[in-house]
Amino acid sequence: QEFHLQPTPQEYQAGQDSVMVPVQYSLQAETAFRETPAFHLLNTLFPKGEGKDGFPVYVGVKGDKSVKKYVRRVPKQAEGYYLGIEKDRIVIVGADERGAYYGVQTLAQLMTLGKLPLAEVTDYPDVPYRGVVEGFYGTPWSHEARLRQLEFYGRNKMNVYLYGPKDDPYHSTPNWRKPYPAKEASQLKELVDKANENGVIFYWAIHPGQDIKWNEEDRDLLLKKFESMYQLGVRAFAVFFDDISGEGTKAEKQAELLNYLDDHFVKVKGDVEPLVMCPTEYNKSWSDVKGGYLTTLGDKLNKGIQIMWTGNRVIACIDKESMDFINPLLKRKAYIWWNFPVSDYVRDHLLMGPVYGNGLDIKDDMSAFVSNPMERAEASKIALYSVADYAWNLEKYDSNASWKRAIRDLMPNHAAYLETFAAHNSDLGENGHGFRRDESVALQPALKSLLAAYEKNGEMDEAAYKQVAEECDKIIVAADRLLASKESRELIEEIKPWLMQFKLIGEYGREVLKMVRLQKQGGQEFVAVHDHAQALQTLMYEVDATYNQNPYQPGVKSGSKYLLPTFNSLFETSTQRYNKAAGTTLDSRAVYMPYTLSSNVKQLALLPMRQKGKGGNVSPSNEVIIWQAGGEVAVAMDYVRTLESLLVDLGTQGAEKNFRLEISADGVNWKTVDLRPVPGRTLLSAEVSGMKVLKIRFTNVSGSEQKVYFKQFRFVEQ
Ligand SMILES: CCCC(=O)N[C@H]1/C(=N/OC(=O)Nc2ccccc2)O[C@H](CO)[C@@H](O)[C@@H]1O
Repeated sequence: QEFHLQPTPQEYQAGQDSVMVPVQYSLQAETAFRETPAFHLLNTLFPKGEGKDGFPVYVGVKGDKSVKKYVRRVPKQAEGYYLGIEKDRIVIVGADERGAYYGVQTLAQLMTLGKLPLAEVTDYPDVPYRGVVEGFYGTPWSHEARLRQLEFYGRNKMNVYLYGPKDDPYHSTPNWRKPYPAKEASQLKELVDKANENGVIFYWAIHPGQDIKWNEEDRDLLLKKFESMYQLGVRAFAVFFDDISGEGTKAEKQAELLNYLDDHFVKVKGDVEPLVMCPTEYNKSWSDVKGGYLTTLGDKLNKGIQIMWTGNRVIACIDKESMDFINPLLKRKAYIWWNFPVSDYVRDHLLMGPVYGNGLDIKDDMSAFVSNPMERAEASKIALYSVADYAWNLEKYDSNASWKRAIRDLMPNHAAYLETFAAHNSDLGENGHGFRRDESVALQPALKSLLAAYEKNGEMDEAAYKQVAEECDKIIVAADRLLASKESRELIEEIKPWLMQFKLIGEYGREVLKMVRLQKQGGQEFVAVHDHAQALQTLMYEVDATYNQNPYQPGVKSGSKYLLPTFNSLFETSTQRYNKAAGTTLDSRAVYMPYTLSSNVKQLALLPMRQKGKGGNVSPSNEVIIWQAGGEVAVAMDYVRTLESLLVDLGTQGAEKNFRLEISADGVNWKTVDLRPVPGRTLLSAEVSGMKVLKIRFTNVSGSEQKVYFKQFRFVEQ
């Protein structure tokens, strides 16, 4: 595929000619240049390093004598550079030091071509600050993952990394006042050094708002913490006031604190970047303009202080209208915190799709565009690559082309397989923020027409059938090749459960397509294929119930927007039609459900049984249940399982006197389990940990009708 510089440069002119890639270079630069990250990178590019007979490389920044001749070619924008490759020399001139570093990064990419095109690159970033805020809930990135991220940012010309993991106790309440322990401190120092080597500004963020007192003591403690971070080499600071309540949310107080830090720390030090702050009202849907929070910040915060903004909602794409709303209120260009590909609110999904939906006409409206990524660092790189591409050159940004390049950059030797995987693992599923992404884009038309033709009038859209069948084969191969890959093991380990699920979906799809074919022919073989498809449903359920069992959105979802739902519909319809024709009673439930509810209490009999994580719950009812004497509700397992816990809530005190809970490991012998009321609540907890269970039974043994609520009936397996 044709060569493309990353991020897409503002101007790139290359002739037909080229020169051999020099094996040695001779440096023409001011001596001070040798202390810069640009030099250290340059020095790694030539196999034989530096030598007086090497290929001349003129490099420096505007004002350096060594590059005086080229100064007119250098863009005026900060971090801009001119890179010229001529027959007998290479010239790199930065508008500033980071610009020179970026010129060397571009040279590094050109040198991978095998020969150097005679070219001129005149380049600069559209958005001043571009990068990543590690600001998600969940497991913070590991030290090694962060080191790899910083190298990635350097290569992609991202100049900002904000350290702000919500679950780091020294970043947030309760220990924001305390200095880091020795180990963490030395790791942070290593990160700062790594960031500097890669031209990345390392911001250390503090999240004090939940318990900060607006007094001198806390203000000085915060200053002291900043000082201790400064001693570790941190030269850029942020204060986050998001997701808090109470005293800490006051705009005047927040502004006063930030201005104090600006005047007594940033301005005093002289070598610290402008402060960044995250407001409590950080998106339009949560803001109350008349309340004056935002205008207070806009009016009172020292001009140089940056103010973060996520757009119209917590999770939202950024467009011109969003910027026209916020900038006048803040009286400065908002510092965009883009909540993608963060997935801490949809933890069972991976967001591997293209970065799209942000305006291409807002390059002059933002002071920054930083991405809040997934807790899976390597998997986030697909989106981060394109965020870098977008923020550097908005007008030339092409989301799909960038997505393909991002995948090739991440796994050069398995790009086709990773692209197959990423294409079907991009949507978030239903979520509280209502933010959705496209998925299975290339296959959608075939999935839709195959389903429509078959469901409506039992027709077979042969072309669609063929395309879907081929995709199933590609899915199975892609999953195997990625699972077995020697390349990018850190990435594979992060996404392994999803790769396992993805393969099962490919196999399931293959069997379901056979079922559709056989149902139309009416062959007996339908039964065997149906049973194989059901076995795969069971395996998919097991993966979903075994891996990634976090307390929020447990499990492993893949192809959840179109691929799996289509296969499930085809499974159900073909089975129902086969049963009708053959008079059989094959189970046509597609979504594997290991638990079956039954009850002789009318209002409970039809309540849906949900599998959630490694357990099940009966969907609550919010009406009053008339529970006849002796009435019971039962749950049957598909096979003997081991219980961890069981909770029942009938919304009435003393229910444990009128109802009896029993467990059976064989469906014949029953054992009563005592129900313990949770103090102060109507919730009843059963001591079932470690008990083998095939069936659960819950009966009204009071001898009379009971009126109760059915608020919760949930059990968790070990
Ligand atoms: C300037 C953005 C601040 C932000 O996005 N904060 C968190 C954030 N906050 O969003 C919320 O919806 N927070 C919230 C909602 C209800 C009650 C309390 C907090 O969303 C992200 C995605 O889940 C998290 O990763 C962030 O840490």
